[in-house]
Amino acid sequence: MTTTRIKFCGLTRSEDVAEAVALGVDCIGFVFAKRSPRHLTLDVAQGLRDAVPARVRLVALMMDNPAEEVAAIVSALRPDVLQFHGAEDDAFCRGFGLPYWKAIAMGGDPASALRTLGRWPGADAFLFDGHAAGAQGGSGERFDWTALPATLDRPFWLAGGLDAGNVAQAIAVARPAGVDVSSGIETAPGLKDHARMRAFVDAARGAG
Ligand SMILES: O=C(O)c1ccccc1N[C@@H]1O[C@H](COP(=O)(O)O)[C@@H](O)[C@H]1O
Repeated sequence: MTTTRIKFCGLTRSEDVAEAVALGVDCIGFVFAKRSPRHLTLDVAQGLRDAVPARVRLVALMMDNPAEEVAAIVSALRPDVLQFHGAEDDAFCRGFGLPYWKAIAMGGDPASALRTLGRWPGADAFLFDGHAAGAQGGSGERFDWTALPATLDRPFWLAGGLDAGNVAQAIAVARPAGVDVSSGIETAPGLKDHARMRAFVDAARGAG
């Protein structure tokens, strides 16, 4: 059985990073999207970064950030992966010497969203999220998981409205390489709830 990887995104507090690490999640995401309530300054992110061990991949989430800002974050924070949620093209995403994941907004018209995947030949993986194109992620919106293709030439992450109550079904339907959650493990944007974090990990691990 393949184990589905788990990413917790939008962490803003050291106690939440410590709990995510203790739970053994595979990836932790820091948000640098300017308009997000989970947005971190580089100073705060650097403080949190020290608590992330090498076995946990640190993902830096961008949304149309200028190239010089992405470069400064890469240089100071040393993330393992960049995750792009805006209108960034393949050349931009490749430009920082790191693997990248491209987020695809599946909330409006999933079929036309899937037709765009060829625009990012350099992406290591795709991240299918539940919001509509042009809208901000981290909004807890689900999409129709059955709209995803049975096979894809790259791994993909499933995101958007996941929580402990639906993640097992999501894994069973979509068979993603990993699941990514933010609001489903929170009490308020950026404030993670440790019981919800544990319940999510238990449910995802129980599913495979
Ligand atoms: O988390 C945010 O605030 C955010 C802002 C801008 C783009 C993406 C964002 N989050 C990503 O969206 C997924 C799904 O979130 P949710 O579980 O539906 O709340 C999240 O895992 C982040 O990768």
